[in-house]
Amino acid sequence: IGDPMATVEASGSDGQGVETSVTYYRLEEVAKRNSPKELWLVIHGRVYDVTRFMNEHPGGEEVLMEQAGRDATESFEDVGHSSDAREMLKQYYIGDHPFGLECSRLIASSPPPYPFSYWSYWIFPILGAILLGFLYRYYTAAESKSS
Ligand code: HEM
Repeated sequence: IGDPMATVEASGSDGQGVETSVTYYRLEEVAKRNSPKELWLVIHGRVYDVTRFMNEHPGGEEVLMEQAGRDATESFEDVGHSSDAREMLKQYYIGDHPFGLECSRLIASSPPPYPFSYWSYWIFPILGAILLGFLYRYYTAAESKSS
């Protein structure tokens, strides 16, 4: 009681615990599995070991070899795979890519950063220049009056 580890264990048994057993693979680790002996792909931030599946793939093993050890999300989606194909993915799932899914979610949910930085980039130098122009006119006018 009061031990923080107990809280972690308790939350692990409420159904969300499944998430804690996910294995994360870096893209470099996936990249090593790019041969017919061992063929891994990343699709939507998830890592798949498709070695067994290679010669069963209806689209041919060549296309899988082309994407071997890489993020194949784009090519997988370009083909317009059926929901059956998406179901099949589950059998080959071995883990997640830490920056795959989460990163694309983050990028999708954050507002585009450039409009603000674009304006702040220009507005202060421009305001500064206008202010300097007025100051210059004010002082030169004051000087010519006094002389
Ligand atoms: C583990 C990942 C994959 C699975 C489970 C899978 C599964 C399938 C299945 C079941 C089909 C038959 C058509 C359908 O049901 O949609 C198919 C076709 C096809 N797949 Fe995949 N696929 C995978 C990855 C890829 C990748 C990475 C490519 C990359 C280009 C690809 C290219 C194709 C092509 C070109 C076809 C033929 C489409 C057609 O004949 O109309 N697949 N795949």
